[in-house]
Amino acid sequence: MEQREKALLIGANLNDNEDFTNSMEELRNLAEACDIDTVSEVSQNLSRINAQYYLGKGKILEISELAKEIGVDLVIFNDELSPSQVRNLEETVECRVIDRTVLILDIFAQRAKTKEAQLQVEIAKLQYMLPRLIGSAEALGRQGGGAGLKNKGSGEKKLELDRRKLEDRISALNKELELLVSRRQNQRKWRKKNEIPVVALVGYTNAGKSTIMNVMLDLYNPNAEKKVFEKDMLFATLETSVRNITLPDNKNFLLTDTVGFISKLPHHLVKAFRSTLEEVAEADLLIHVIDYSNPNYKEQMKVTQETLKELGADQIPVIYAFNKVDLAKGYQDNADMDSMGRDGMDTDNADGDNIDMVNTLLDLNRELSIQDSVIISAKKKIGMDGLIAAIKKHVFADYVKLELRIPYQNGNVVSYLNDHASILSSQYENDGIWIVAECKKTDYEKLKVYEAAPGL
Ligand SMILES: Nc1nc2c(ncn2[C@@H]2O[C@H](COP(=O)(O)OP(=O)(O)OP(=O)(O)O)[C@@H](O)[C@H]2O)c(=O)[nH]1
Ligand SMILES: [Mg+2]
Repeated sequence: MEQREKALLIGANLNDNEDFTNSMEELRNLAEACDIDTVSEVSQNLSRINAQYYLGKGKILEISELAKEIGVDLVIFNDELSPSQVRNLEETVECRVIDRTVLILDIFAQRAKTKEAQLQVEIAKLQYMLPRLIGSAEALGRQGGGAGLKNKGSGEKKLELDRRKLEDRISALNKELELLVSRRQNQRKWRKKNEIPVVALVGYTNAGKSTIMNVMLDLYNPNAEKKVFEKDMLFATLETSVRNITLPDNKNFLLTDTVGFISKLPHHLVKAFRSTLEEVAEADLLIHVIDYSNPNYKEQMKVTQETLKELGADQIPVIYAFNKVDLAKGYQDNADMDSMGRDGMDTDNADGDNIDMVNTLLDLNRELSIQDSVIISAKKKIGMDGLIAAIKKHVFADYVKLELRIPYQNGNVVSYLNDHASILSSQYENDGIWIVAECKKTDYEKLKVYEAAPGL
């Protein structure tokens, strides 16, 4: 087996930030996801980041000693470092210095499977590197012509060359990406034209978005379409997947699974993934999935809300899905809940055992100033009916109920209805088939010539 690298983690706790411990634990998980072992951690309370050394110089000297003593391969900082900070730190600590952004970029690079995700990650990486070429430039400058010379030193020339090469590569990759993106945009346009509502799963990484997608497929589309990848790790999903969900009453919507968010998500990455995340900004409804068993869930909700804002998706209606309730403190796996879960047939708050949950939900709504929320366990299939009901309330609100009389020779209209509407009843009469159905407004416009009792 390959030997794993050993690292020392460094954090700055700014103004007693209550999220600090969690954020360091997350850094450890990010390192772990890159096959790096954390040997030790050092942090310092500060009121602001030191512009030259991230922490105070004295602390960095201590870190340098410690790094030698325990023999680490690299030192990892919990925030994105400026190019000059990296340079100063590497000189002082005398070992490899990386930051949180590099870890996230590396994980994305490892996990990217589709061409589009790969291009996006590579662009983000190159953009991160571009300003950081300066460090090597100075070293090269020193070697080359030396400082103060009028003519450019060979080092400086080489730097310019390197930089231009990078810039060229970035623009070539961007062109390639645009091509792929325009293909997907066409698909989206088609969907828009067909007015199929789009519901997007969003939320912090590892909250359970992909699991919810798979449960929905299990319930409503058992053999038709491919499942998505779900796993207990950071950034399991890096590409957007869209699946059609057709409910038993024939109403259908598209469900989109997306990349998870994380605190301090590198800006370049958000920018590079903008095209993937456009799907989110164009959704009709968002399901904000929350890992309710994580003690830090409120902070994670905030991060998600901020990221949505950055993506211009903060005006879209949201259903909050508090997931992993089976792991949450105080949850009791009582028999009723379990049986509800197995067949997915739970009804909204139908029995006394649910009263606690309802109260919890009301408390959450009040505390977080939110309205639409559900408590679920995707893994145990608890509360999925409540989630579906909430989705239906939002996306099918403008459905129209109508009664139609369709002459027998218009069989094509009946099959159109079968595909596009939810049929509540049908009766065969002398003058045709009488159908009571619910359909989209756009379909109503097409169908109203057959209306038997207008204004039903
Ligand atoms: N106990 C429990 N585990 C769950 C539940 N929902 C999801 N999980 C687990 O949580 C882990 C992460 O689930 P995913 O669905 O991959 O999470 P995600 O939000 O898609 O994560 P990213 O793709 O990384 O953003 C998996 O191991 C799931 O089995 C739940 O309701 N209860
Ligand atoms: Mg996922």
